Amino acid sequence: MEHSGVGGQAVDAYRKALATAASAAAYAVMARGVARELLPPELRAAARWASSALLARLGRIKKERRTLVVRSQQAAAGAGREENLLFDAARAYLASRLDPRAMRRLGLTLARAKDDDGRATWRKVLFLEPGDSTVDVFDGVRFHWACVEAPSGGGGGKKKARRGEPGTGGDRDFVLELSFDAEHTEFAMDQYVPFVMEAAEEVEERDRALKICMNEGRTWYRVNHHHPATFDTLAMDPDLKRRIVDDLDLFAGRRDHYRRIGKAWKRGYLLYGPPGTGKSSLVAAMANHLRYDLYDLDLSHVHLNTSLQWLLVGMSSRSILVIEDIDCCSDAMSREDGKAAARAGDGGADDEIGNGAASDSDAPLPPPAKSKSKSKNDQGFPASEGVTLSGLLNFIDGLWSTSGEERIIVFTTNYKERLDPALLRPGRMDMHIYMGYCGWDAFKTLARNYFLIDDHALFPEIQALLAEVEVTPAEVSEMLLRSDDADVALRGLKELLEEKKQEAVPEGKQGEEGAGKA
Ligand SMILES: Nc1ncnc2c1ncn2[C@@H]1O[C@H](COP(=O)(O)OP(=O)(O)OP(=O)(O)O)[C@@H](O)[C@H]1O
Repeated sequence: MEHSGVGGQAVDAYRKALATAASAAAYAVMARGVARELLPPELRAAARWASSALLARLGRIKKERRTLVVRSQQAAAGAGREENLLFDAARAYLASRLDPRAMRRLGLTLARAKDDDGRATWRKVLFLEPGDSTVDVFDGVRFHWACVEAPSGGGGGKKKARRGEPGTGGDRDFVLELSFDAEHTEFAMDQYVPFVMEAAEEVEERDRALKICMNEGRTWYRVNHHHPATFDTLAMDPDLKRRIVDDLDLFAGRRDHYRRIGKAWKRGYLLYGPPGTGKSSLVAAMANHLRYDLYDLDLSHVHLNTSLQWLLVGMSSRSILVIEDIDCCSDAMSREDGKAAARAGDGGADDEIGNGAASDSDAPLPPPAKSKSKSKNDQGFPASEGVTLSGLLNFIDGLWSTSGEERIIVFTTNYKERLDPALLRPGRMDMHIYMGYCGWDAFKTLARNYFLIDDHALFPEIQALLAEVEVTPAEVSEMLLRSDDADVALRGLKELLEEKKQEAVPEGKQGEEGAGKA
């Protein structure tokens, strides 16, 4: 029988629905039966877990929530207001996490900066605008961040707002709100908030320009540090390079270790070797590797002990203090005291850790006189305030042990054998690093740096010559710089090495086969 009209259509639809429901129920029963028969118990357990997780997620809406309100400022104990570090950290953290592809609306600021070389750089900063929010999942827990307009005077972002400063919400007053399920309150306070603080510090550290600081009087002048040297570009023995990198990494990660043993978190490196072998380049590579600022202390500009103290106190954490050409101090010291210059060290062994000669001599630091480009100065320290390099190390130990912050000190010299033995004895400088003449491995690094090549027809001849003559990496670099054409540059280098080989032949023996090996 056929149904017609509106009433008939309704009955048909009802029947169809009943049939569909019946078949769906039948399918469900059948599927459960099949699953029981065919699925192994492990898979069934996994399915149960997935369905309960889904139900928990659906039920989440009803869960109790907690919200932390993060204002830019807080009323301080006395009068006035105190900056809230979490507010800045959260903004920096969110800026690094916000994904413009996943959000309908986002604040964007382009900041223009000029570095000390006059180069313009652009910095892009994303931020949440008032009314916007985002979700951050940390260790499986969902944290909801929202930027919310706040009643004025509520310690919101307006107080911090500066023209063009990202994330301040312009002229409006706002706060950041962090919401999560009440059951995760402890996790949020003990794990997530510290994580945000640390992540923000890392972002800040990564983005900040490194500084090189030079002393004048009792102050440091800071400029941006753009030295291109890295451990990849440094031409030196690969094993020694790896040992230095490992040593630096171990040091940088040992805050608790140094605290536990009650020692200043500092490490000392003595770099020695002929001029042009890369001592300054190694210092720059260390700074770039650790992202530490460099403090280049020119002792010829330090006339008073107190100035030195001011300078040391004025250094920031995570920094490297460099004192170059310390042999010049030793020279002058010998003259002043009438002492024979201390003859310690072997002047040639590779990388001896804590292998210095022992002596108790702590003679006063002389009128500081720096060699080469550094200006000479004959005023020196007043007698009553005489400072020795090892005294300086002791002083640094005392000063830095109270700060609990990581610092590195590097001395460089061309003449290790002229140094005061007191400086070389174990425990003074942790690692003695010899930077030597250019060997085959060092040359290959330079060839790769300059021409992106690992092989060339002239390599065998150059390798043989390098084994015979003393040439510094600086001299090799100089030759490789002379042309953009690897053939031309390498030919020039080969000629230089041959000349050096000739020069090394003792007079009267020139022209003899095999003579003149350096
Ligand atoms: N080991 C090296 N690896 C890469 N480049 C080097 C190396 N040694 C020297 N150079 C090149 O030579 C230049 C001068 O080297 P650097 O100033 O680092 O030597 P140095 O040992 O500190 O010399 P000095 O004792 O005269 O201060 C560097 O800018 C770099 O281009």
